Amino acid sequence: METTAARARGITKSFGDVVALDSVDLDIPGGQVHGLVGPNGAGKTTLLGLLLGLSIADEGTLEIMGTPVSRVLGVPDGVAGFVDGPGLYPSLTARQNLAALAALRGYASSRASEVDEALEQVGLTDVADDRLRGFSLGMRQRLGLAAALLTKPRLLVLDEPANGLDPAGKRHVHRVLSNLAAQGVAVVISSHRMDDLAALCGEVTILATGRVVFTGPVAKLAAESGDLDYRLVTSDPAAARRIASATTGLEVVLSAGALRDDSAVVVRGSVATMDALVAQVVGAGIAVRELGPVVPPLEAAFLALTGADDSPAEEKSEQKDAS
Ligand SMILES: Nc1ncnc2c1ncn2[C@@H]1O[C@H](COP(=O)(O)OP(=O)(O)OP(=O)(O)O)[C@@H](O)[C@H]1O
Repeated sequence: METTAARARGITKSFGDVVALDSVDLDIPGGQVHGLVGPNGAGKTTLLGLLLGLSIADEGTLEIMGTPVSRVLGVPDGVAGFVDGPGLYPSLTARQNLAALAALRGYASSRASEVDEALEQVGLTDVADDRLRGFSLGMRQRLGLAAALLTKPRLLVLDEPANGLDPAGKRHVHRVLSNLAAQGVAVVISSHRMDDLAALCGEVTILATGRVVFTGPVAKLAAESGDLDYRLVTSDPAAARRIASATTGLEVVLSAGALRDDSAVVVRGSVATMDALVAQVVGAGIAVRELGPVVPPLEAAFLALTGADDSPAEEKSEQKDAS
C-alpha cells in the first residue's frame, strides 16, 4: 500500500530578505525516487534541510510519515540523509566512521555485520579500512549514503548524491536507490541533471525562485516541453530543407550549431509535424538517416518552466517562402 512519506503545505522559508521557499506544496510518496531540480538558488537545499529537520519553516505545515514535524530542530523519526555533503571524520577509516556515527546517533546498529552490509551496499568493502582523508569526493558520497542506510530510513533525503561519482559509481548508487524504493522507502534526491533524474525518478518537482513550477510524473513533464527543435539528417539536406520550409506548422531553425553542420537541418514543431515531414521526405526519394530532438524533452521542459533558456541570440527562423 502506498503511503505518503512527506507532505508539505504552504511551506515558506526566508533568510532575511531572501525568500528561499514560497508557499511550497509537496507530496512525497513511499516506494519511489522523487527528484528535485531547479536552477542555482531555487531552494532545493533549503527544502531538503527542512525534511531532515536541519531548519524549521517560517510558515506552513510539514508532515513526515503522517506526523507533524515539531518546531524543534532534529532529524524526524525514520528520516536519514545529508545536504551539503555528508559529515564524516577524515582521520577515521570508512568502517570506523560508520561505527562512530552509529554510536553517536544512538541507534542499535553498531553491530559489525550491519556496518559491513552498508559498506557492501555502496561498494566500499575493499576500502573499508582505509582512512577517509584519502577518499575521493565520490567515495565520500558513497560513505555518506552508507551512513544513512545504517539507520534503515523510511525517507532518505540526499542532496546531489551523484556528485563526484564516475559513470560506474553513479550506476551503482542509482541501483542502490532504486532497490530501496522497491522496498517501499521514499527517496528524495536533488540534482542538476535532468538525464540522471529521468533515469531514476518516477516523479520530479521543479523549483524556481522558491516556488514549485511542476510536480508530478516524469512522463507528464515531457509533455510540458511544447514544440521542440529536431535535428534531421538526410541523404539530400538541401531538398529536405526545401520540403521542411514548405511544411505547414513547422519552422526551419537556423542556429549556430545547425549552420556549422550543413548535412543537417534543424526544424521546430510537434511530433505530428515531424511525422508528416518524414513521410514527405521519404516520399520524395530522400533517405532519413537521423531525426532526434536537439535538446532532450525533459531538459526542454525544465528550461521552459524555469525560464532558464539561454539559446543563442542569433538563432532565428527562416520564412516559409525562403526556398
Ligand atoms: N543560511 C542561509 N543564509 C542566507 N541565505 C540563504 C541561506 N541558505 C539559503 N539561502 C538563500 O536561499 C536561496 C535558496 O538557496 P538554496 O541553497 O536552497 O538553493 P539551491 O536550489 O539548493 O541552490 P544550488 O543549486 O545553488 O545549490 C538562495 O538565494 C540562497 O542564497
